[in-house]
Parts: sequence; C-alpha cells; structure tokens
Amino acid sequence: MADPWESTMDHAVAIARKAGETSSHVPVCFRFIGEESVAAGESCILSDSPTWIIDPIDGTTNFVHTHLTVTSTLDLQVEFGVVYSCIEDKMFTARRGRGAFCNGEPLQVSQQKAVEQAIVATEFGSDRDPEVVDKIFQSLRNVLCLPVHGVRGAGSAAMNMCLVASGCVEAYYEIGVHVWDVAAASLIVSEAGGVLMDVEGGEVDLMSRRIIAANSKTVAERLVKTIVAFSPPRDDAAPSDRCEDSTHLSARKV
Ligand SMILES: O=P(O)(O)O[C@H]1[C@H](O)[C@@H](O)[C@H](O)[C@@H](O)[C@@H]1O
Ligand SMILES: [Mg+2]
Ligand SMILES: [Mg+2]
Repeated sequence: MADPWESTMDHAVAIARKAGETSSHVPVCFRFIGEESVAAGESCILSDSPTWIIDPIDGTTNFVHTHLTVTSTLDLQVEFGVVYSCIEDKMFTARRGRGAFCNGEPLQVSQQKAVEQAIVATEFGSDRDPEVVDKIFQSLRNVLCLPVHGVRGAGSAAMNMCLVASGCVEAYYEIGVHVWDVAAASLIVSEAGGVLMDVEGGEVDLMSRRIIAANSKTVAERLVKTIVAFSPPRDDAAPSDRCEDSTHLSARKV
C-alpha cells in the first residue's frame, strides 16, 4: 500500500512549487505557524505562501497531569489536516476534497439534528479572568438548559473536533482557542460532512479564537443562539496586544 504520508508530502511540495512558481530545481518555501514559535515572538500571520500550522501538544494540561487525551496537530493550510491522538494511537487525517479518516477508516459526522439528543463538547479554556469565566459559565448553563443530552470535554480542542468528525458528539464550541488548536481539525470536520461556524453565526475565522464545529447547520445555529459571545485578542494581532493565558504560564513552569 502507498504510504499516505509520503503522498501527502509530495502533494505539499507540489502546492508550494505552484505557489512560488518555482522549478523542480529550486527548494520549496514553506512558512510555519506554531504555538511555541508564536510564544517566542514569531509572527502569526497567514499569507499566500503555503503554511504549516502546528501544535505539538494539544491538551497540555492533560499532558502535564498525565490525564487522558493528548494530541499533536499539523495542518497545511486548507489542504491537509493531521491530528494524532498518541495515547489511543489514532491518526485522524483529511485532505481537501478527499474525505476524512481515522487510521485509514472513513469518518462521518452524526446525523442527529435534534439538539435535545445531542452531546455538546466544550472546554473551560485557559483564561482565569473572572469576567471571562462568568461568560463561559453562562454559555454552559444555556447549553445545558436547551436542554442537550450531555456536555463533555476531552481537554484537547483538536480531539473534541475529531469526536465531532467521528460522529461521537454532535458539536463542539469554544472561545479562547488558537489557530494551531483548530486548523487541522477544521478540515477533518468539514471533510467528514460537518460545518464550521463563528459563535455569532457566519463564517468561521480561524484567527478569531472562536469556533463552533457541528454535525449540521441546524445544531450549529441552535448553539449560536445560546452562546454568550466575547472576543479575545486575535491570534494575528500585534504581539503587544496578545495576552498570555494564565494556566499556560503555570503549565510551562512544571
Ligand atoms: O495549550 P494547548 O494544550 O495546546 O491547547 C488548549 C487550548 O489552548 C485551550 O483553549 C483548550 O481549552 C484546550 O482544550 C486546548 O486544547
Ligand atoms: Mg493546543
Ligand atoms: Mg499546544
């Protein structure tokens, strides 16, 4: 069987060559956006150049506490998405227009559109500002009282989205995520037949740090009416306008 990773890399190089209109003799030029490089002061701006968006560990708090799910995410903007759940040894992959897979098996979102029968995943995030925490709890209360069948959280944004793609949960929403948390899994959700939406409706903007990933427009729109929206500093804001999340500081001290 052909190695899917090798064909992915061949395709990535072809995309980079096309973008840069380089001949096969010239090395290709990829750009990178990674959680750690941005934390070290590098830019978080998407350009026309093919860009790998990387989160080496998604679910850092789980990792630090050796708790359940930890994933690594890799995305070549809009072309490929890879999320690896290392403890479960599950490799979620998607290529634009070619479907989404887990360890090679095709993924399909749940067909359940009644929100009362839905499991909704979310996270409490990393911000401990009491005003932010209040809004997160207001949203959670509203979602529970829709009512939904259940609320869950894997502790990894990427894993929550892969659960939507797998049909195990109907929707995931969060305000406070970063582009590297959700880029790869966004493609996996849409290639599995799901939808992505901003928490106030309309198209999702991966730099806005707000996301709904759902099995259907119907479920996503019910959540839009329910979530108490706010806008954290964008990922592509100037470094001086970004703020460090409090739990990440403590996680890094470990
Ligand atoms: O910091 P990591 O572990 O890469 O990512 C975390 C997000 O920053 C946080 O918003 C989210 O709640 C958590 O699930 C996530 O994966
Ligand atoms: Mg992450
Ligand atoms: Mg991370």
